[in-house]
Amino acid sequence: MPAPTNTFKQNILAGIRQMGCWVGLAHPYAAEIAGTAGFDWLLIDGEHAPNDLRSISEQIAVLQASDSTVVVRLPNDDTALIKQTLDAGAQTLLIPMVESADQARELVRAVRYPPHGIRGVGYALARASQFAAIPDYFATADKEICLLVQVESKAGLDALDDILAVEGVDGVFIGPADLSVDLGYAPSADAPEIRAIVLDAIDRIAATDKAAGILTLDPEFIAECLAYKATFVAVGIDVLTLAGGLRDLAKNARKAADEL
Ligand SMILES: O=C(O)C(=O)C[C@H](O)[C@@H](O)CO
Repeated sequence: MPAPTNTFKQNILAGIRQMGCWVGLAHPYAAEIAGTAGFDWLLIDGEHAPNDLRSISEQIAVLQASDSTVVVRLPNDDTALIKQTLDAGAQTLLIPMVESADQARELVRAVRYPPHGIRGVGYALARASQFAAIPDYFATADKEICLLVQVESKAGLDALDDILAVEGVDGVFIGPADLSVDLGYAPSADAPEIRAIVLDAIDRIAATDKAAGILTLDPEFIAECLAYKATFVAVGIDVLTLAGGLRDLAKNARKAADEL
């Protein structure tokens, strides 16, 4: 019995568009709700949401019942945290602020077992092997791991072609807010100059054997990124959907109360 098949990895590499959502409420109950929405993938954000390994693990557990693929973004490229998160059952990782081919190569080694990498062998204790219920986990795990790296700085953009040449990187996600700021623009990533740079990067990624990804809430830019062959596109953020919806509700309630 092999490691679970990573259909998300298969789909993005086959050019089959996967539509996703950011999950930043950092609680399994909220993740469970997101898991019923019908997204192809859900990003558990360990970088900007108040998550730690335990809360990420709890969200992975509840999302096993969902048809959405779990993608976990870690706060950085720490190999120990990569090991722990893979053991917790994540098969797709998004690593922020990747700025060189050397860094990308180290990440490939971190998600692979020896002799092709340095991932520590402890799956017998872990959800990844269904607590040793998958006897062939060690031999089959590497193939089902999907490594996505974030290019979100000028340095990363300058190194994009070198990063794309790294075997074992499956996809490159363009971080629009951080990239905008690093290029001297507002973090909204709405500037036409930034959008042109992002679309050019997506074009360059899609011209290789790797997948291009992005997060944008703007329906027009979503369509543009898909037209440029981005294949993993996040179109929402749970925190903003909740906060915005509650603000509108409160405003309408106040309006109704004041009109009487
Ligand atoms: O730079 C970006 O944009 C991203 O990496 C996405 C943000 O971190 C996400 O939290 C939305 O702001």
